[in-house]
Amino acid sequence: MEEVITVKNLTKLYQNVSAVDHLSFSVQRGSICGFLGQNGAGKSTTIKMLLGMVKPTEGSGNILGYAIDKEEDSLEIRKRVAYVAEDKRLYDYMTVGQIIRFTKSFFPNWREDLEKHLLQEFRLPIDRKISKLSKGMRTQTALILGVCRNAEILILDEPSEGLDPVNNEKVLKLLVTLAAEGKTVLFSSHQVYEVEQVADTILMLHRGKRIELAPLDELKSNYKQIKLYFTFSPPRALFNLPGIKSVTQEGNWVMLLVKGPTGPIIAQISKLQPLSLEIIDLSLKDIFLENLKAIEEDVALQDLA
Ligand SMILES: Nc1ncnc2c1ncn2[C@@H]1O[C@H](COP(=O)(O)OP(=O)(O)OP(=O)(O)O)[C@@H](O)[C@H]1O
Repeated sequence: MEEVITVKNLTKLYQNVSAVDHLSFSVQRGSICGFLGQNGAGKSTTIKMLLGMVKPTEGSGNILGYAIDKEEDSLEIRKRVAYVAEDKRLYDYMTVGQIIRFTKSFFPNWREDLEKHLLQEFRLPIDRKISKLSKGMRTQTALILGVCRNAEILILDEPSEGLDPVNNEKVLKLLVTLAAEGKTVLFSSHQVYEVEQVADTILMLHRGKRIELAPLDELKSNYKQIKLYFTFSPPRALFNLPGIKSVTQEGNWVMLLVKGPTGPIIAQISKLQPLSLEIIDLSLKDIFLENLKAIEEDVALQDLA
């Protein structure tokens, strides 16, 4: 598989704020990579560094072989990568039709078929000024402008922002169709459920640091929750076992977040003779939230030490 985006130790410091902290990852051609992270995790800063809009403090990266921190390469990257920004900035004084005509004049490979299809799908008012569009309509217009360029790579910062569930579904389908055509998609989103629906690879960020990068299937088979019930309230220290990322206890109930094989953990725990033991599959949302909880618990423990 060909890696079309590669990033090594990418770091951005804004004065004393560490926005992105030694981040390394790669994205394969044709994949849909879902970029997850809480507000302020560093997703947009990472994306802006990829596109040469923000200069990295440290580290390197390349897109289709072009270095992200070289100005001349950056121009090539912007030709080959379609970017839909978080703020969906558009020329407010133009109408939808005008901005489409204006944008397409710069791109010889413009997808007329896709433009027609998306205008029909979104039912956008072609003669309405951008300044008079709703938030969702702005997002739809920005997506049309990005997607119809027919770029090899699409980088979308919250592409479903402001969209209703019906239109959101249309955008998700669009991403899948584009990936099937060989395009590569990197998109950030706070809608974990929608990321789970379409992404094949997940990149999770927390306070600028990578906490996960894995195919979705692998991630889901790697994380399990073990729910236990005891006849007594077991001391938490009994669960300090390798592979257990977090422990939640409510009286005699214990919930463990496990990363990796559950077998060795179950063998150990069985010695404590739990009255019931259940292994539960987790959704991507659970995996994301539980990871964040485990990190916060670690930080709290370190602060106590
Ligand atoms: N130009 C800037 N100057 C100073 N700090 C900045 C600047 N841009 C971003 N930051 C800080 O860097 C951190 C990461 O911000 P970033 O916008 O990359 O996060 P994000 O994951 O995209 O968040 P959100 O999901 O809320 O859009 C935040 O603490 C933010 O305040």
